[in-house]
Amino acid sequence: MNYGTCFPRWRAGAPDWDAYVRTPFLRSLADGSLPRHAFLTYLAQDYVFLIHFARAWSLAVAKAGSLPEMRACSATVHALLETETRLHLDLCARAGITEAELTATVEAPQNLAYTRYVLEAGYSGDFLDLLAALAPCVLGYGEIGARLLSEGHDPAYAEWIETYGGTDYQALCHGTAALIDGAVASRLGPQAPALPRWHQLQDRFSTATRLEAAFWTLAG
Ligand SMILES: Cc1ncc(C[n+]2csc(CCO)c2C)c(N)n1
Repeated sequence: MNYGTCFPRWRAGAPDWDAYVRTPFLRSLADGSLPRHAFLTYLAQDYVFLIHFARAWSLAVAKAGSLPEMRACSATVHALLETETRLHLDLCARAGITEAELTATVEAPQNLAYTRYVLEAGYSGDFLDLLAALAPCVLGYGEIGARLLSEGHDPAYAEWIETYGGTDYQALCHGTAALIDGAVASRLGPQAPALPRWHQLQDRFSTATRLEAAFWTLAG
C-alpha cells in the first residue's frame, strides 16, 4: 500500500513491519476463528489506547507549524473521538460491556509502553518526531484494512475490517500521508532522506512499529 512517499521508505526500513501487519491475530480475525473473548480483550485495551492517541494527535495540533497542518491533525482528533471510539463502544455494548467498564480497563504493559512512547516523542521532540511515531498506527491499520477487505473475510469481524478498509478511513490515511510528506518537505527540504535527521525519524517509526507488533500479543 503506497500512502505518500515518506511512509513507503520508513516502512521498508522498519524490521518489524510484517510482524505488525501479518499476525496470527489478524489471520484469525479475517477467517472468523478469533475467539470472541480475545477480540473483546483487544477492544477494551484499544479503547484506552485510542484515548491516549487522541491526546497525542491533540499535541500534534499544538506542535504544528501552520493552519493547514493544524486542521489535518485536528481532523484525526475528530475521527478518533467521534468515529473510532464509537465503533469500540458499539461493539462492546453489543457484548454487554458498558462504557464505565471500558473506561475502567487496566492498561496492559504493551499498551502503556506504546502510548507513552508516542506521547514522549511529542513532548521531547518536535512535530516531525511526533508524526513519525504516529504514522505506523494510522497507516498500518489502513494497510491491514485494505488488504483484509480485498482478500475476502468471514462476516464475524466484518465491521472492524470494513471500518479500516472502507473509503472514509482510506481517505484519512491518504490525508495523513500528505500531511507527513508536506511536513518533512517544508522542514527538511528535498534531500530529506540523506540527512541525519531522517534516521532519527526512521528510528521513531521503527520503534512505534515494534510496539504495534507487541500490542497484538496482549489479547493472547
Ligand atoms: C493498537 C492500534 N493501533 C492503531 C489503531 C488505529 N488507529 C489508532 S489512532 C488512529 C487515527 C484515527 O482514526 C487509528 C486509525 C488502533 N485502533 N489500535
